[in-house]
Amino acid sequence: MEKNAKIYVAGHRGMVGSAIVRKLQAEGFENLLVRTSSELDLRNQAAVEDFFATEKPEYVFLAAAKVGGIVANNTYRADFLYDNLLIEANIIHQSYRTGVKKLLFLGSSCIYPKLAPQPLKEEYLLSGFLEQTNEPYAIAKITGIKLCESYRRQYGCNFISAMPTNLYGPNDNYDLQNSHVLPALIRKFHEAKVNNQPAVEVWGTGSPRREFLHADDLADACFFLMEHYDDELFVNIGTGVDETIRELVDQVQQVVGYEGEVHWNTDKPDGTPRKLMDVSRLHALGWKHTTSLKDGLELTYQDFLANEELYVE
Ligand SMILES: NC(=O)C1=CN([C@@H]2O[C@H](COP(=O)(O)OP(=O)(O)OC[C@H]3O[C@@H](n4cnc5c(N)ncnc54)[C@H](OP(=O)(O)O)[C@@H]3O)[C@@H](O)[C@H]2O)C=CC1
Ligand SMILES: C[C@H]1O[C@H](OP(=O)(O)OP(=O)(O)OC[C@H]2O[C@@H](n3cnc4c(=O)[nH]c(N)nc43)[C@H](O)[C@@H]2O)[C@@H](O)[C@@H](O)C1=O
Repeated sequence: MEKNAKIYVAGHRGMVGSAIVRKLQAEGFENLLVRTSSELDLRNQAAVEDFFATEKPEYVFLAAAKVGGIVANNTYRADFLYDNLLIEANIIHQSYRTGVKKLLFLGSSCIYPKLAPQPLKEEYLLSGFLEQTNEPYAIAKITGIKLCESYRRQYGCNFISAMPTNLYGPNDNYDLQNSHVLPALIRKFHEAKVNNQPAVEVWGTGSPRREFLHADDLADACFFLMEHYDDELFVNIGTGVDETIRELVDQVQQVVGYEGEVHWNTDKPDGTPRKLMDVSRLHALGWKHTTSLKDGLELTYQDFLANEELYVE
């Protein structure tokens, strides 16, 4: 990307989009194009057509999406499918029509079959049944991959896709019902500590395994792929290391300094038993994460403390 290139970061107020903006600014890119969802609803085909025709971005990072944790995915199934299909289709189609030089689409590790062999290799896509709690979201994300692949094959567009593992970091969603596990645990343990609560409720059995990547590492990987990767096959982005939810609970409890009890609510879903990314392709390309989960948790708790008023309504 040329330093003065016009770069559209879709979803710039979100956790990933804001990390991508920080990364681009740190690299000296200043011609960034951003819109909030109230300024531009990406589900609106005519509005997206008008925006691309008027602004003519040269590069696009597609980090806008309807996103949430296991309960949000399972509850708002129609919204996760409808919103994500429209956002992807509108941006990818208008990027083709207006001659965008390169686009990066972000999927998710939930695109893989629920019981796929571990670690998850890119070629396992569409080799089995999906996890039920997030099937609509996963179908939308798989469609995004196929849109990039198809516009590349039919029209020669340089559209690439990356599949991040579970993410965390600044500007995460801390809503207790709709967030992902890591921000939920930070908030629950912090509030329990401050309010001297004797116990905290966490969900499921604690046995599922998850892999966690800091959003700044993800943004760095996205920038790396934009600069160095032009192939059709999507690329996994992760650390290649996972742990049980029970282990994560212990770690967050320690970082926050909460000494009460933990109660497991097994009426809540566990979701996929394991989704560890095979990151050998990404490593072979020359990129590796730098933030350990231990350091990332400390950083994220400090960020939560500094921005609690913003994060918690
Ligand atoms: N969080 C995670 O653990 C993971 C995330 N990903 C992927 O990374 C990407 C970004 O996720 P993340 O940053 O966590 O999500 P966030 O919820 O933090 O941010 C999503 C952003 O998308 C924008 N958006 C949502 N709907 C619309 C709409 N209809 N029109 C315009 N903008 C819209 C929002 O804009 P506004 O703020 O202006 O309303 C918001 O800032 C997504 O594609 C997600 O699937 C992949 C794997 C894991
Ligand atoms: C990124 C990824 O994120 C989602 O998949 P998920 O990884 O299953 O999501 P999660 O982070 O919400 O939960 C992980 C595990 O943690 C357990 N858990 C314990 N206690 C809490 C808790 O308090 N909140 C939450 N949310 N989970 C909890 C929970 O029961 C589960 O076993 C999908 O959106 C999917 O589409 C996707 O792409």
